[in-house]
Amino acid sequence: MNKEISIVIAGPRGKMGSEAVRMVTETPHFKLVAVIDSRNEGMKLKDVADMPALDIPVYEDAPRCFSETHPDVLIDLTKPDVGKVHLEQALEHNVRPVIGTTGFSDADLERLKNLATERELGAIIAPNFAVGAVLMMKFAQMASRYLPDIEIIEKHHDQKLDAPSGTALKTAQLIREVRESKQQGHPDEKEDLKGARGAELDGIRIHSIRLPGLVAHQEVIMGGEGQTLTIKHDSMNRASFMPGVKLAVEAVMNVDHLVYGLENIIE
Ligand SMILES: NC(=O)C1=CN([C@@H]2O[C@H](COP(=O)(O)OP(=O)(O)OC[C@H]3O[C@@H](n4cnc5c(N)ncnc54)[C@H](OP(=O)(O)O)[C@@H]3O)[C@@H](O)[C@H]2O)C=CC1
Ligand SMILES: O=C(O)C1=N[C@H](C(=O)O)C[C@H](O)C1
Repeated sequence: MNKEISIVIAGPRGKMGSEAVRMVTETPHFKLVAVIDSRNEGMKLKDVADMPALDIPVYEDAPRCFSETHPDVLIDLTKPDVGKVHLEQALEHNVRPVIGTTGFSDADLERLKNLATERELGAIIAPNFAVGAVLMMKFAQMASRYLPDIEIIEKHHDQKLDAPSGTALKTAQLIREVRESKQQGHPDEKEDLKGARGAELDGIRIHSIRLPGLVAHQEVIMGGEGQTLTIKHDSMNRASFMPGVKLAVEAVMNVDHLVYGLENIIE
């Protein structure tokens, strides 16, 4: 039998957070003990509009939530500036963070990694919880050895705060691990309109599209002599992320450092 894991969710009214509330309450060995919201302090989840009828306390203050409810795990699905603070506060309170929130810089990741190591506590930051997206990233990394000219197009709904997406950044970082840095395109190319060639990480161009109607989509296009290879993933809804969130909650109980990327726990 699985050991019970007590969980706090930050961002319960959000598109991802509300899906996570559903997943946690439907998983027999998960127990939702509280939520952290940007409003509704002191209320019960059941009294918040559009939330399930649960007698779960709502906190606005993360440290107080952790001190009073002693969860095993925090699932954070908020926004970049909030997610990194919650991660630190969770570690300070001996709570293992599972962070889906994106928009972390390399410097943030380094600092948070050191913090988890110092405290010998498990933490997971996963830019994308969809198993198909993780495979897309790994396949792109494999293919980049053979077709090293690469551009990434990521497409998201128009409410997204960060650009490029965490997934696009992670994809480029995985490729950087195995591919020599290279200048792509014509050495003399120039942008007549600023941004026309997208953002750039280690020579890889990243283009971000934001439109209503989209959820989360990415194409990694690789070009070689007389051929292109496109590796593409689409999330049609937020339920697509939940098996990965569940996996991360279980995995974080068994690690004592920060893991960046779901590929490190599903291989
Ligand atoms: N790793 C993955 O697989 C995925 C990651 N994401 C990431 O998850 C994050 C959330 O995405 P999404 O659900 O679409 O965004 P939403 O805007 O729908 O939800 C974010 C929620 O966080 C709340 N929030 C803001 N500040 C705080 C705070 N201080 N404490 C608690 N809650 C707060 C917001 O409340 P209010 O509206 O009142 O500000 C809102 O309800 C983003 O960073 C996104 O990139 C998204 C999908 C998949
Ligand atoms: O904001 C989103 O929606 C998503 N964010 C993550 C990212 O930045 O990669 C994961 C997924 O793409 C959905």
